[in-house]
Amino acid sequence: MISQALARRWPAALPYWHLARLDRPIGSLLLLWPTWWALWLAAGGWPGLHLFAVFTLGVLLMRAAGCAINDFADRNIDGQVKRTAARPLATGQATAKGALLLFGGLCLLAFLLVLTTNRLTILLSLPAVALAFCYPFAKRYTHLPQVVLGAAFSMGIPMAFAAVTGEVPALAWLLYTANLLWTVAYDTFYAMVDRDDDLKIGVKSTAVLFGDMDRAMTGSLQVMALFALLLTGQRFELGAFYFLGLAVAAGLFAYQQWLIRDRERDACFRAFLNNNWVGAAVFAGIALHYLFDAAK
Ligand SMILES: CC(C)=CCC/C(C)=C/CC/C(C)=C/CC/C(C)=C/CC/C(C)=C/CC/C(C)=C/CC/C(C)=C/CC/C(C)=C/COP(=O)(O)OP(=O)(O)O
Ligand SMILES: O=C(O)c1ccc(O)cc1
Repeated sequence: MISQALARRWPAALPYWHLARLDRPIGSLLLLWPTWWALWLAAGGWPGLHLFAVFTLGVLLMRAAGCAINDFADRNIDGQVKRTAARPLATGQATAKGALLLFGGLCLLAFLLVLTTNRLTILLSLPAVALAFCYPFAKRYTHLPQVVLGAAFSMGIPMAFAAVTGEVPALAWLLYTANLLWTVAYDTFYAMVDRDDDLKIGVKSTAVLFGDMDRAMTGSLQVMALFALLLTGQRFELGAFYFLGLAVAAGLFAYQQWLIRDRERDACFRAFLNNNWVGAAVFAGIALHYLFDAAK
């Protein structure tokens, strides 16, 4: 809908809208859920309108920035892969300079948001922006770009604790670890879709590294993520709603393993997308706990 309005009123902006992948919200959702988990855990419930708005907008801006720099880094290879051949930088509808300006502009806006919080949160935004910048280049040098993505996608967690409480407790790093493990699992599903193309063009990923151990490895990562989330719940003294949320997440993980059983492209992509519900289930568990259980 917004794409159509842009196409009519401001056609020159449309390639940049697509470059920021604002038409595909899945990445924003996958970044949003753990950031909200952390905001609620740090605040013991609703974190207040100011921090809620800063972190929600920050997620949208930073995911868009991450997409712009990702496509900038891949501008000479996206054209060789069917799935990405129509991307605005691969077709020439957007320029490399435009992509860099978009990345810089979005980061600047995100930085203005973070300036309304406190010193520690502002300091943590530095490694966050560095990770967002490095991630797309990592796939040239290491088979573990998914770990870099996991580290970037988990930065909302220490930042949320810092913004709410002024410090980052050890438990925030436990949640960070849980989220990193989960991210590596679902981004491996995402990379399994492209594995054959990536092998041809020399792009590295955990899907390539794990090879036919992919199902065992993603399954183990999911079990470890669940275990870290269990520990987190225990340490935060969360109640039945939270553990019910984790049970739903475990069921969804089992369903994802079933989906990828034949390593079929579409099914791997569906398994990746299904993780939105994992994030939502854990968030529902946390939010319901503070709404009902903790109030008792
Ligand atoms: C001009 C300039 C740069 C100045 C700014 C300097 C500066 C310090 C800026 C700080 C900006 C920041 C981080 C502000 C924080 C704002 C707030 C409050 C944010 C909320 C907290 C939060 C969620 C923080 C984390 C932000 C981060 C690090 C997000 C990561 C984004 C990211 C890496 C996205 C990548 C997504 C993509 C494209 C994945 C797909 O990749 P790939 O598998 O290769 O895909 P494909 O094959 O499809 O190409
Ligand atoms: O932002 C995205 O589109 C995205 C995020 C995480 C992934 O694992 C893959 C893609």
